[in-house]
Amino acid sequence: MASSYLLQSPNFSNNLKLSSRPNTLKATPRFLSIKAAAAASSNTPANTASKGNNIRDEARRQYLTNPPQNQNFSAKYVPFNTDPVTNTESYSLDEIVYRSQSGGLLDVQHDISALKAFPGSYWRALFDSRVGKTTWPYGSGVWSKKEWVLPEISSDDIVSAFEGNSNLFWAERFGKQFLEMNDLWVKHCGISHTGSFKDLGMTVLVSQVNRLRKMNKPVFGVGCASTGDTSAALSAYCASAGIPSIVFLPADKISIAQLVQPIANGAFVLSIDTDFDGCMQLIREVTSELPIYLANSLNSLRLEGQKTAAIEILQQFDWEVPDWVIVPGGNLGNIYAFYKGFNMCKELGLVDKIPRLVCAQAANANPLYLYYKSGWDEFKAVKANSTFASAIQIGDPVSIDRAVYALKQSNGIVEEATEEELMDATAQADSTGMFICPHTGVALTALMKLRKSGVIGPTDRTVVVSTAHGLKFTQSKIDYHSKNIKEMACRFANPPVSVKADFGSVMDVLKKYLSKTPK
Ligand SMILES: Cc1ncc(COP(=O)(O)O)c(C=O)c1O
Ligand SMILES: N[C@@H](CCOP(=O)(O)O)C(=O)O
Repeated sequence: MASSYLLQSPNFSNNLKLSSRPNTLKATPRFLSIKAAAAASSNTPANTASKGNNIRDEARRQYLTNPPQNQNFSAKYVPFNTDPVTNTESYSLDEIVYRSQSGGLLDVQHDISALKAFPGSYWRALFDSRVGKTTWPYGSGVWSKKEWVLPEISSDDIVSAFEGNSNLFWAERFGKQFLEMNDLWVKHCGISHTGSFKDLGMTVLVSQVNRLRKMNKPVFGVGCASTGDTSAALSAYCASAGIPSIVFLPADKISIAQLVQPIANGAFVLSIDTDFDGCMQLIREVTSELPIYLANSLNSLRLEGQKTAAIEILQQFDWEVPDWVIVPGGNLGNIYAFYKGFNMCKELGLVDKIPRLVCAQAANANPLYLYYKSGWDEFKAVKANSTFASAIQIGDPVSIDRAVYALKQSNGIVEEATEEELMDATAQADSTGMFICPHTGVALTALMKLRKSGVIGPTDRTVVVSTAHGLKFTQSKIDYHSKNIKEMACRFANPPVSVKADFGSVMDVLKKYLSKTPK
């Protein structure tokens, strides 16, 4: 899939405008500005500038002159989903470790009892107080939850583009027109620094690498295998910190817009004649031999950043819990990250329940769906076939165990989308003013199926997670709208009309258009 289109400018908009929406909705999403006791918020750009400093210097001085009280928060790696009584294995986050002794996944475990010393109302007010500011590092949607992410890192070591705080879009017209729903939302995680949700995890991982390098740990650079978005985020955050990045890409399987991102950001790019699963295998072998730190979501640090999107959704709904959250799944770290974010909010008293999660896969790359349909009987990796949702063309997801756990704990569901279904859903969403990526089309297809079967009701508050910007995937849209896809009807195509350059021809075309188009 080739395209000459480039990514649009970063957009860190929040949803303040939506606060004037009709009150037929269950709650009005908004970001509050309550002053929280522990919020350090005096270094606004105006007074920072007047002191002749930058925001990082100011944060450092604030910390030294007014260190936070009673904040003995900490986190460590533990084996994923094992009994802490019988298995006491754990590692400092300053160690370079991706797997447990038994070869299983790791998880970042926070000292929940220290966090519980503060009531849910404290955390809600603290997080709300930090939204929309430029206070370093809390202006980031990820680092505004620093105590729950990497509590021990110095703000000085953080590498951030003030990611997060992404728009929660009320999909009013799409919901009404295609689904008879009035409370449908799209969380635009792709409207971000490098155009995907990967920024949320990468700021955390690269910040920790920055700290490790300052501690003289053996980290020459950071590497990943990628279907295009992880590599874009990794290379941007590394470039911003002056850290070498190395990316393994499956040759000819990612969009041009995604390919150009690490190239432009100065990464060492290897285009490898295999698929993503092949690249993943190679980067795992390479990072166990060379001083290259692994940046894929096998590394549980990433998920600490990605989980903040779940917290942000609750915050945007003024801490009301939606009924459903639908996430497209590939390597399957993100569905667990959403579960973890929601569950922490419940455990720490910010909310009293969690939403039901739906993971949506492309039918051409659907190992989780097949596993779910077998009644979680036996997991079998698949050979992933080509899909327009190219960033989830993954047959052997590293986080399969995390995904199953998240779905079981949230009474979750797995759905799949054929190529035609996902492209139609993408075009339908775009026709209502969005400009989504095909992976979001996969998630919307899952929603359509669950609405049709009545599992999701017309008034259920539902959030579809949009994972990347549509501008990264323009070639698929061009193919669709020019009806240039084999064996696809492209029912919602809207091709341009070629007209001769004379008044009569233009008038004829317009009259025909006006007579056919409903007002
Ligand atoms: C745009 C996009 N959507 C969805 C996903 C799936 O996320 P995960 O691999 O965490 O399941 C990815 C990456 O895999 C992606 O790049
Ligand atoms: N879609 C991903 C695939 C790798 O996922 P990760 O979360 O494990 O890094 C990409 O963009 O590379």
